[in-house]
Amino acid sequence: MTRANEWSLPGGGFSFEVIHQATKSASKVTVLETGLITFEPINRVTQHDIVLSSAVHGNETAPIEICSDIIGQLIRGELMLAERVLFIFGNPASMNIAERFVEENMNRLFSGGHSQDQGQGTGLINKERHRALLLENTVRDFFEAGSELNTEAGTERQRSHYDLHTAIRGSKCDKFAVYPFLHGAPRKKSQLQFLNACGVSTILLSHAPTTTFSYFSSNEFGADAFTVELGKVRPFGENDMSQFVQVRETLTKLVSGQALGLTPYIDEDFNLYEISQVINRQHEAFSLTFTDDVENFTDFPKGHVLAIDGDIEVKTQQDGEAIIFPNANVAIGQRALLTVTPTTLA
Ligand SMILES: O=C(O)CCC(=O)N[C@@H](CCC(=O)O)C(=O)O
Ligand SMILES: [Zn+2]
Repeated sequence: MTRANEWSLPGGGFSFEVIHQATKSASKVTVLETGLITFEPINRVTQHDIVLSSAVHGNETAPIEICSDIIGQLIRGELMLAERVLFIFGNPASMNIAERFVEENMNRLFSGGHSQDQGQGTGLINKERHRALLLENTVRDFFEAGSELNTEAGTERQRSHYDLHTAIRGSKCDKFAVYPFLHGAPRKKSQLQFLNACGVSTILLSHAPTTTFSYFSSNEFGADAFTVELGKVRPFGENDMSQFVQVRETLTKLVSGQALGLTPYIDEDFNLYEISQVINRQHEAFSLTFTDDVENFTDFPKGHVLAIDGDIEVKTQQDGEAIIFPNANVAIGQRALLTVTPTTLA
């Protein structure tokens, strides 16, 4: 690692330069806060502002390992930096206790959710609410600073945000992405090709605004943003990282400007689903009708009872509706499961 011109920032962060070993090109690394790190090429034109976030849920460790690996290569000067990148480790306090969150699920607190009482009881500001606001401001600053920069003539600056997660239970398709609601704008096949190169070919199309981090970046900054689910929650040391080689290599190529080698878009390469029902828990007495080993993407016939919420039976509304993210242990008012049905791109 090469460190030069180290200097402190008024907010308590610090910056330093790293030199890429092979090309001798310099980049500025800025640690804005715990878990918030930007990498910016010095004296080179960039065209893409990339946000890579992990640990919005602190016990989802495989994405943390993938991002740490890329950061390590950049800091040691082994990997060329071609674009501006903001790495976010979302919830360090929950990483430290190896839990999904400390007080409240942070991925329900974006787009202003941090400032509303969403049925969490007191409505007081807790760790996750502070952090969600900080993450919003950090992403805003990062994208806005990018738009001040020159790009190559004739090219439009791009914004991306891949918010990396792992699912709580096993999945029939163990890597999949949620494509946030675009308010009628067309879904981008080029983004699906990129996800496919990451080994993610199952995509859920959302049809409504949410308070997730990926919807925030998509809706507020026009970023190509996705929640990307990579396997199942496991403690550090228990991830089979060979399952994530494609995503690690593709993200590495993205930040270093290497050819991505995307294959042409063909429908057959993808399993596309649309989100059919968003089922929020309404009562203290809430239970799912299936066990924890029933995997995401398991489908049921029309009229099958999925959950009992108070005295309400929550049922599938059509044949082949499949369950995603079922979790009976959520706060009242929050999402207890999604259902999806197969679809195609319009
Ligand atoms: O497996 C689960 O139950 C949850 C995994 C997870 O954290 N998923 C995200 C999805 C966000 C989205 O819908 O875009 C979440 O629940 O926050
Ligand atoms: Zn998660």
